[in-house]
Amino acid sequence: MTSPASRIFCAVDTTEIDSARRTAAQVNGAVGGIKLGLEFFIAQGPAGVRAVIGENGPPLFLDLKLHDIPNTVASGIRSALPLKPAFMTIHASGGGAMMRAAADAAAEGGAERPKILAVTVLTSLDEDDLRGVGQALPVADQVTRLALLAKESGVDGVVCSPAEVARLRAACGPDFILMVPGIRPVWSATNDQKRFMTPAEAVAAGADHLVIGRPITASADPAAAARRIVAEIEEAA
Ligand SMILES: O=c1ccn([C@@H]2O[C@H](COP(=O)(O)O)[C@@H](O)[C@H]2O)c(=O)[nH]1
Repeated sequence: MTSPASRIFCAVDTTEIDSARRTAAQVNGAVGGIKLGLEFFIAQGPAGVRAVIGENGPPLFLDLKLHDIPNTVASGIRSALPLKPAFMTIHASGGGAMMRAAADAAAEGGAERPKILAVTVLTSLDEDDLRGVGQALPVADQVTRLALLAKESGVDGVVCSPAEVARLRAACGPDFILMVPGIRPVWSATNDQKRFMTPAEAVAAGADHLVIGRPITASADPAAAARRIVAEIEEAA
């Protein structure tokens, strides 16, 4: 069975190399990998990613959420292959052809290819937000629709909120990867997340990986916060 700590990617959301390196060092061993996203990549680029992860560093989740025409997204994935990320993201709403192009480009990485995950509906959005952008379906239906399209298009899994995990596990099967942000221990602020659950609830529902940022990184002791989360998952199991 996968250990709770190894399921967690710590979202290191900063523009600064020193800060990212410090956080990555603090949580080393307490989580399974490091997620670097847009703000870090725009500020520091591939060299910054290398400076944080190093040669034999922790698994890297490069969360760039690509969303463009198929050719451009495929080129973006291809450009990131030398960084050997374990996971990369695209937006499922970019459509089937775009997702297929991303999966094909990732396959060029061979045995060390990144797994491609399609973001369904951002965890910061709720029903009202979807209506605001012209999406009439309930959130869970829209997430399921995008996840099924992602699976059909050959990507490895999706990013979804904990609230949709059980439903997607049933709809997409045991091997489809469910990467789950919107994780909030009861002792943590909810911030801008609207569809969230506790770490233990997300794991119980069937999440493969948890993405956890501020509950760990905003803590005075990030390693202790990560260990507390792991203990809560273990106690609930
Ligand atoms: O739907 C999504 C997709 C990605 N994220 C990312 O996860 C982390 C969450 O950080 P917290 O501090 O735990 O809120 C962040 O990097 C987001 O870009 C997401 O939250 N929701």
